[in-house]
Amino acid sequence: MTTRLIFRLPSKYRSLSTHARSSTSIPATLHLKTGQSFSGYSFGTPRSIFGETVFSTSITSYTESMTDPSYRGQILVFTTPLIGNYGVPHNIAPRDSHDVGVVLESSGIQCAAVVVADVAEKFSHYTAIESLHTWCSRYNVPGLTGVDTRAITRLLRDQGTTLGRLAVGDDAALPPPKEDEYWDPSQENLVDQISTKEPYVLNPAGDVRIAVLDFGAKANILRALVRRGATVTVLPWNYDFNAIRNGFDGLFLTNGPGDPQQCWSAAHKLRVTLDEWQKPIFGICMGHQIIGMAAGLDAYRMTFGNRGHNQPVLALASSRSIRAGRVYVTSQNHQYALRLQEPFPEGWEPFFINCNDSSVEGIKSTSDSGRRVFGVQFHPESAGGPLDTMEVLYYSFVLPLRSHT
Ligand SMILES: NC(=O)CC[C@H](N)C(=O)O
Repeated sequence: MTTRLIFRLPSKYRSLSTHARSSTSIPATLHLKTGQSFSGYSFGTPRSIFGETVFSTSITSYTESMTDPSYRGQILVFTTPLIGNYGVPHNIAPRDSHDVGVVLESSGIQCAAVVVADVAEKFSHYTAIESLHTWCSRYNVPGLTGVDTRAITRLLRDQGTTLGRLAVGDDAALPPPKEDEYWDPSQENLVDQISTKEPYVLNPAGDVRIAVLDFGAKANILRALVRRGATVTVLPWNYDFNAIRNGFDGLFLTNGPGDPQQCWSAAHKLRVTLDEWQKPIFGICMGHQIIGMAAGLDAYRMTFGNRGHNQPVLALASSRSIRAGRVYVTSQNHQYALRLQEPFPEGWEPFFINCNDSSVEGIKSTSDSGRRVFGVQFHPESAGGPLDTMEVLYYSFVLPLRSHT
């Protein structure tokens, strides 16, 4: 029988919390499938949900993380203790030629819930229009505050990403769910839920034509391509790109939520593209995993994944803006990775490796393969996160498109 541990912040700390002054002092408890519970207070919508409990070490950019479609189905624990202090901006982008519609990473909150040590009721920023609490309420997203996020993080780091239940209000007093009642988002094709249903075009007047397979694209990926002058055609994740590929100068595969195995059919189609089409291809995160699977690499589930804006990666190969032997600090949000194997499939080489856990952070086609294909596990488009690898998108993808036309 599992012993259920209940963690509660000592009341002297709770009274220091800005949330203690909040009008919402509804009880809430995070139950983990592994038998631990963390009790605090609800903010946002007081509603109970299931999800996969993950932690992010980002110090800032909670608005970008929460609107990143790759967090779909996840209960996001922030290790930074004070979250919400700069509020939430208005999310409709000004209308201009580079408009992808939104300021943040998608039109609304994507994660299932957030857990913060101390939610800031008072916020201050020149772009802020509302508090984290109000924003979560508008999107029907529950939050938990007044808990020791260091303890939750240490647990998740040791036992790995764990299924959870955020029980709010009267539910918080109920016994935790039975093991088989926990919902496991990795069993669902989350990409299919979030990907565009119909193709659409951004910046039709661009000088190069990029097809984007949308696995749950962060808006900043589309912005980064449009701002570099490309016409971007966004396609559903499982679109038959091979049937229309002659109309494009390059193919881009985006980030996306869940287990990449759920999208094996996209990897299968990409294998045909790789065999028959020599134009530049680039993938980020889920897109990188799909490219790796098409190249013959195995994608596996990591213990706790990498989520944060401070992940160091070592370049193993040089490519234009990237120098082999240099370390770049990157933005990341993933649970799965490509397995480093010896030898690498013919025509492919590792591009980057993670300095903390040696996981594969990038792959590229070899210079003698006749292809120009790159995949990176991190987010070079960096919203949020450091700009160290921003130019890899331009120099390794958009610029070669121009020399091909
Ligand atoms: N950000 C992403 O694209 C994440 C990819 C994949 N869902 C993973 O967790 O590994």
